[in-house]
Amino acid sequence: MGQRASTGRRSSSETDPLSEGSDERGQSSESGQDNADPALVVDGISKRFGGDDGVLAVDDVSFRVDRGSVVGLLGPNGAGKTTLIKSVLGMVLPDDGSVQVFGSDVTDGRRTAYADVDAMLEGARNDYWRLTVRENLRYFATISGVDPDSVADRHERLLDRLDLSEYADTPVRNLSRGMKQKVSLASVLAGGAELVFLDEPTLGLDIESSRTLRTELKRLAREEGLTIFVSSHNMSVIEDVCDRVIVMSDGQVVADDSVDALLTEADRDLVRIESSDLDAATVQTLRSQFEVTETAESGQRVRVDVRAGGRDLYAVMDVLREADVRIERIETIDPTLEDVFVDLTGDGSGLSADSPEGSP
Ligand SMILES: Nc1ncnc2c1ncn2[C@@H]1O[C@H](COP(=O)(O)OP(=O)(O)OP(=O)(O)O)[C@@H](O)[C@H]1O
Repeated sequence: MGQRASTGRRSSSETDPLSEGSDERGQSSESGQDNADPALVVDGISKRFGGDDGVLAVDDVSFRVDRGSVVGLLGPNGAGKTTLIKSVLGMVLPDDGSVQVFGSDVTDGRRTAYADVDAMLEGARNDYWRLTVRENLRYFATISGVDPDSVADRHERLLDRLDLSEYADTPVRNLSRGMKQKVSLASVLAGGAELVFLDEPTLGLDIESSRTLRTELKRLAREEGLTIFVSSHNMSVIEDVCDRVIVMSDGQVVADDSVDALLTEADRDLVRIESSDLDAATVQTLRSQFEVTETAESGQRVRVDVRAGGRDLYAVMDVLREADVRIERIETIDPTLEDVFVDLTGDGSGLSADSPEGSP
């Protein structure tokens, strides 16, 4: 990736997703949109690189994205995320399948279908570093077909919400990497797109900037109906921002559900027990009867994580009682989105759960 995909045109009188209290979203537009149409329908997309013996990067992928929703795309390295997004954006020609954006099939006319779509692919590389922050916003509004003077107020609000006002007249090249990332997002939103694709939107941001950006993304979706499709290796971003998560592995969708549903389904009855009385023999007895996923020692205390739900938990207690183990602490361990991801894909390469912002 590395390009900024601005695929359409828009007149300044069309829906403005950043206007205060806008309630126009979803109305029929000159592009023939109907507010009953989902923002995006992907049906049976496949893409193979390198001929018949090549790589099937995307394998019969289908999903839909409702207007105003925030959908996350997760997957290990090489799962096909980039190829899928590029196929949806018309930057890669899929071998099979169809893509509809706000009801328009992209093969019927790219200009119409992508009129209200924009994308931030690899963040900061999109911006014009010699231009100031404000000039970038004006430039990207212009290439989206919007008179920048007509949206100047909106640009000011956007700069304000992303804590960029102070730097509005600073050339982008003088800004930190994190600030550049925020300018990229502001540029993507400057033309008033209604569906945006964001690849690693918080990459390079410090914790506070990441929080500002996440808050703004959620606000844009909730209050202004912006539809957001976000790909990130950062689990906490996905968990925080997204209503729904699509997980890809080996070119296929292996899960498509809300974060809560994925976590509930993944509940693995994991129990953590801590005691100073736990000796190697007792741990071995537990291992012989149950799945012990982890053991650790801290001073005198030994900790074991045992998979034991329902009746199994009573059986674990019986083992401990017979060994005269006095339990000092016991708790259930809820799965994290990272656990779900690894369970689904068998691969941890596509995540950076608790890493600082900026680590891919
Ligand atoms: N232009 C190309 N030519 C040949 N193979 C490609 C091309 N683009 C991607 N691939 C292959 O397609 C598969 C999917 O790659 P893709 O970049 O879509 O995955 P990804 O999920 O975005 O990975 P990452 O998280 O590492 O960016 C990989 O095996 C990759 O090597």
